[in-house]
Amino acid sequence: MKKPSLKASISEKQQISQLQKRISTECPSRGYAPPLNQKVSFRSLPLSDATLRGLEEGDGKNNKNKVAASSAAGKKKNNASNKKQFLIMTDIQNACIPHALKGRDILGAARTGSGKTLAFLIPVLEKLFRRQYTPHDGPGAIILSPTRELAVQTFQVLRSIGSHHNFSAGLLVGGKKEFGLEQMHVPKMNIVVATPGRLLQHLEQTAGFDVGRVCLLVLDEADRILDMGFRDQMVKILDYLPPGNSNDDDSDEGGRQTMLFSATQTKKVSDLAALSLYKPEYLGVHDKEASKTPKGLEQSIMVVPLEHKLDAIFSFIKSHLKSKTIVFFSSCSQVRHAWEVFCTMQPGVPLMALHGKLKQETRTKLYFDFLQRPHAVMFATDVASRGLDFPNVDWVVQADAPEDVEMYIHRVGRTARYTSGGKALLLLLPQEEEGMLKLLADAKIKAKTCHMNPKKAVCVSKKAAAVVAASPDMNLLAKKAFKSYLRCIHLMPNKQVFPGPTELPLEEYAFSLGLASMPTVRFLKKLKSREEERKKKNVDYKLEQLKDEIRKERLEKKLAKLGGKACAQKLPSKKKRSRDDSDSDDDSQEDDNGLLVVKQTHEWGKKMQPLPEVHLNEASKSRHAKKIRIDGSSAGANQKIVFNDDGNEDDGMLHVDKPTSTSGNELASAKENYMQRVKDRLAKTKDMDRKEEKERIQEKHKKKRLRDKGDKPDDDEAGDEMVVTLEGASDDESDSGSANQAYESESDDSVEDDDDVRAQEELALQMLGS
Ligand SMILES: Nc1ncnc2c1ncn2[C@@H]1O[C@H](COP(=O)(O)OP(=O)(O)OP(=O)(O)O)[C@@H](O)[C@H]1O
Repeated sequence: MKKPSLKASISEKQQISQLQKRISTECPSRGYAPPLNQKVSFRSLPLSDATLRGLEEGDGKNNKNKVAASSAAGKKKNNASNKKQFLIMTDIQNACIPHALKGRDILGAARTGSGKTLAFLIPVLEKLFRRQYTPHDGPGAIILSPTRELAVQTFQVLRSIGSHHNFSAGLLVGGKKEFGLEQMHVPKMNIVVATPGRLLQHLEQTAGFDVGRVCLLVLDEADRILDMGFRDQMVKILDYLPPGNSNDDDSDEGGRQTMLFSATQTKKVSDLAALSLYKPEYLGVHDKEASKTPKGLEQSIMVVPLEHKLDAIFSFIKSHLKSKTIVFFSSCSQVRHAWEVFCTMQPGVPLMALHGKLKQETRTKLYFDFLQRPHAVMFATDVASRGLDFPNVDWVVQADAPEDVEMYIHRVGRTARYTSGGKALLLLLPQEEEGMLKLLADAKIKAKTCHMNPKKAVCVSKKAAAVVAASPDMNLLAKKAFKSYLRCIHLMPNKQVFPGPTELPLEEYAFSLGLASMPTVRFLKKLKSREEERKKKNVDYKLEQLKDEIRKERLEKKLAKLGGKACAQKLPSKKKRSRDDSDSDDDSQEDDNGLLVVKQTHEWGKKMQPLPEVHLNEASKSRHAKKIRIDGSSAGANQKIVFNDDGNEDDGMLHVDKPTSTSGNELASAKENYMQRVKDRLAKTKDMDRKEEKERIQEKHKKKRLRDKGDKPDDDEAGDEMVVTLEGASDDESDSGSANQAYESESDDSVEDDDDVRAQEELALQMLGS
């Protein structure tokens, strides 16, 4: 680390005061977002000479020393990439850097491959330069990345463009053995590029690692860092850091500036509350664009049954030997299994496998190896889905469907970066097709559906079976791949899209992986028995209900035979209740296999076809007709239709049944009276019918809600138990591809105080609103 001469530091001071003046006069006012495609030069910004020189010399300079192995062709490519200069700003850089130089908190969002890394690295360098940080000042800026590979890459870019500055910078990622060595250097690092787990480890264990002077915190892939997997770590990290920004100016008293970047930026107040952002500038440069994915990206979807997935992937590889391809799977075991099996088939292109269970050195070596190669296929979990800037990737194949749209966007974003083009293929199970297409359509992601050319399709299951049979290790791996895939699909949060594991052709899938029989999956057994229990419970419940109804009906019939008003009054309400109950069941149990429910649903559905008004009257009529039959009275239909059946005071009926005079006139007038009363009653009952129908529907919905609530604990329990079971199995099986697993796990001892969170959210809301 060279020490600046006195002359140099004088000119540096002059430069700093000039830059500060320029920043205060030239930087835009709050809320300004420049138009897109402006082609503004970095030189037009108030940036230090050192940064400008770094940008003009370009990226890739330091990569050269780091590459462990490279082919001749790879070397050629690397040299070409060394010449890449940064002269003109991309849209996100043009929008963010001026606000960031002014010291404002930033929420930056732009498509994958649009240059977000420089949008935060340049302000980091500039801030520390203007504040004249030296290694003696310790950490001044912290940049957090969700994966080790992304942290490595960011560190490389920082080294390139910051090579003319005097700061020290360090990379802290998990999985490396030299923690002790890191501890010696950490206190002197001005810029720390880290994964959250490793940073926290140092904050907790490294004496002298004082972050009290950190004036800038950057969260790259912020939505990922703020999601559940990292939340506890982030809460603890933030406890160590100085408080957030509280000032409009970039002054020393301004507190910690915070910048968040992602292609799928979070705007959730609850996510942002803990960060204490101060009036953050939201700069979503592509928000108004039609597509959330890069312009040069061609997207396709192919529906493939689970048992033919490996065939489809191998066929794809065989017909794209001159391409650079990334194939995403859900879990490490699947990645390893596909890689091992396909390697034995020698497709004619280098195959690689990148996942969280590899040693960090191997991961880094693989990363750089793939970076260099002109043609290769890399099987990867989602450790490679975010942020990685592999040049010239032609294809991204998603062998397993992504968990959500965000994951889709990040995965396909590994190709078509900056101004280049690329292609993406998503394989969907027939069971996933409808839900996933809807999800993508809702997100305005356009992908064309395609089919495999049968002439090019290759079947690999026999070869896979031979490989698996030949080695106990491979057999174990195939079993793990099978189990981990089922676990992943079971844990997918969006049940509208992903089928339950029991809905899949499991035996066929096991064979396709090369297994002779389907492995036993503990959680699957539990799942099946749980499903059966639930079905049985439902059937038992329905049977009980039915028995109840029959008992009641018998009783009512007995009472009806006895005749009498009390009986007549009871019957309608009971009958009505029975009807209501079945209606309610119809409504809420569309998927239920219970015999009665299905039948009733069908009839009820038919009845609901006519217009509402007609239906209401018809329902009322049919109810009355039933009542007549049950009552068994010989009086005319009109007399019995309405009046008793609704449980109202039945004076009309009583009057007719007990005439006071038998003379003709009296009879005529009694008849007229009676008719009038009937008319009045009809009018009244119509209203009452409506009211009653309304109440009935309300009651029905209430019951449904109660039943749903009643079901929930079951579901939750199921989820919990699954988690417990899985955790229990984690020793030998847990290999989800989640980026989370790239880090040391943290003890889960931070209990969120609801009131605190609420207060913070309110505060954040106020700040965002002000
Ligand atoms: N101003 C620029 N001029 C030329 N190339 C640039 C410029 N800015 C960035 N690039 C190049 O664009 C590519 C993508 O940049 P970067 O990795 O920063 O994208 P990103 O937006 O962070 O992507 P992701 O969302 O996937 O993380 C890189 O190869 C980078 O070198």
